[in-house]
Amino acid sequence: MVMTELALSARGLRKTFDSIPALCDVDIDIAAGSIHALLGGNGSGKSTLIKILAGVHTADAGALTVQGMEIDARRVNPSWAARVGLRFVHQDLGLFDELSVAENLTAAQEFPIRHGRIDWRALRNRAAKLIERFDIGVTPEQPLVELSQVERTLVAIARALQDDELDGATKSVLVLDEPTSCLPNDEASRLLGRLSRYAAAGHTILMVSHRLGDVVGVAHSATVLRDGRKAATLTADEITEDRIVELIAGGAVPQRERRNSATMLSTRTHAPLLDVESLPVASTGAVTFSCWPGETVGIAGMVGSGRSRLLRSIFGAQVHAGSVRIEDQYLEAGSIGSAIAAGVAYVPENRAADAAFMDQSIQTNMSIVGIRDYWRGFRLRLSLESADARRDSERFLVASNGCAQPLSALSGGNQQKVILARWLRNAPRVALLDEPSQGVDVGARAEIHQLIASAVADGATALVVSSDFAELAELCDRVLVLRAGSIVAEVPRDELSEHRLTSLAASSVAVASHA
Ligand SMILES: Nc1ncnc2c1ncn2[C@@H]1O[C@H](COP(=O)(O)OP(=O)(O)OP(=O)(O)O)[C@@H](O)[C@H]1O
Repeated sequence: MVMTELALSARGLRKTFDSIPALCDVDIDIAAGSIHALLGGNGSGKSTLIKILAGVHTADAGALTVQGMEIDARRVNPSWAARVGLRFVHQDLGLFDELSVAENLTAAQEFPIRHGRIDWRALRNRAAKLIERFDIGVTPEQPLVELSQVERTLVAIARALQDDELDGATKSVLVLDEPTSCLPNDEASRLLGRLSRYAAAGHTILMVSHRLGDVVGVAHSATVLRDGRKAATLTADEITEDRIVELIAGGAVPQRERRNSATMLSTRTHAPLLDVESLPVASTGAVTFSCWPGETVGIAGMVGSGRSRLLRSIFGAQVHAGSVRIEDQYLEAGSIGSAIAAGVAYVPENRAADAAFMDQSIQTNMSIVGIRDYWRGFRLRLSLESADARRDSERFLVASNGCAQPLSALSGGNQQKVILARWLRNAPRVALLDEPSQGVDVGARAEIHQLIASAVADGATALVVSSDFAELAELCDRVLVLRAGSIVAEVPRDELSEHRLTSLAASSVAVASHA
């Protein structure tokens, strides 16, 4: 029998928070030079496991061996993790937009000094070597803002692995938290191709992902967690989407019935619900379009196309020229109050930073926008507020130990669901949704799609930004393609496909202007 060398092996990892188990006796083995996927529904324990490896959370029990170095899991700390070659790249990448690629690569290190000054030539040479080794396809001088999302991720990976790569002796165990979550599928494939090459060169990769399609065909093995326990370990041939969904969700995920074009066109017998005119969303260009009640309109664009700024501007979170009208009422530019009063709801992309009150309870986070509804005279009707929070926790599949729990005690995906519930529970007229299913598990994604569909069936308009173009093709009645601040195409439902949206959003060739 061939013995595979293990880069990482954990036994009996256990962690409880306030006597509630988050990880129960989890074992995991990862072969050196392989890609291992860590999968599971929201709240299943993935981040807890990774934070134990990083020494951010202290385990209650367990043993860990990384590259032959053994330790009691309760004693792992960040410097031990760094010493044994554990390297972490988080979802927010931690890069500096205003600095060059070379400066970003050096940010965590000491800058080379010559004659008392920064040795820029040495800095550039080192960066050029890393760019070549990691095949990033940029120049050391390029400012980070010019890079695509994949290139940024590769810079973050190269920064994390640079010492091991350049000294050639050590190989790392790279831990990636949802590396493809903001990427359109073709860019995700490009990144995954690179990861396979890094693994073939000897690095070991542990990757958390909710995008199951990304894992299939790339991961050599996978661990699926459910409710803090290991549900299964899968090897290459066993890693199929159906099998993973079965393990995570305990069965098939319901598909939304697609409406046909005839139904969608009938919505246009009404006046438009949302009219956007000459709204600037990037340094060049401006957008003009209308949305009708009862339709879901997608916005497909690459990072930097203006897709998120478009939603922020409509909501009044960004001052703008141009006009936004809901039926016959013009919204005040830069006034969130005016948008909320007109029935606009906004779920931002960066929900943890822009929308979550981490120290407040689930209940407060849900009711904060409509808190006036719970006052009768001078009394806050707490029992009604908590009954509604319980109902919506169930509807939105929030896994928690009661609605009084602070948001900070929930897993990332469950925090997302609370913010979505805050806005979708109040029957908005216009729902602006930036990456609505980012970070949520496969079951919740289907549920969120259903909730959007039912708000739209009640006469709302949903405007959805997603970097997952397959999601747009599945969810939307039509999609506006945004490039460099201008709408360059409008794709009707019958012509929607991930491939078509990708080629339109990425193309540098002029395409017909939308009507
Ligand atoms: N700081 C904390 N305090 C209390 N409970 C916590 C804390 N962090 C996590 N938990 C709980 O531990 C469990 C596992 O959470 P974890 O964040 O590991 O899940 P996850 O699999 O990473 O989920 P997601 O896919 O949503 O990111 C959840 O029940 C969560 O509520």
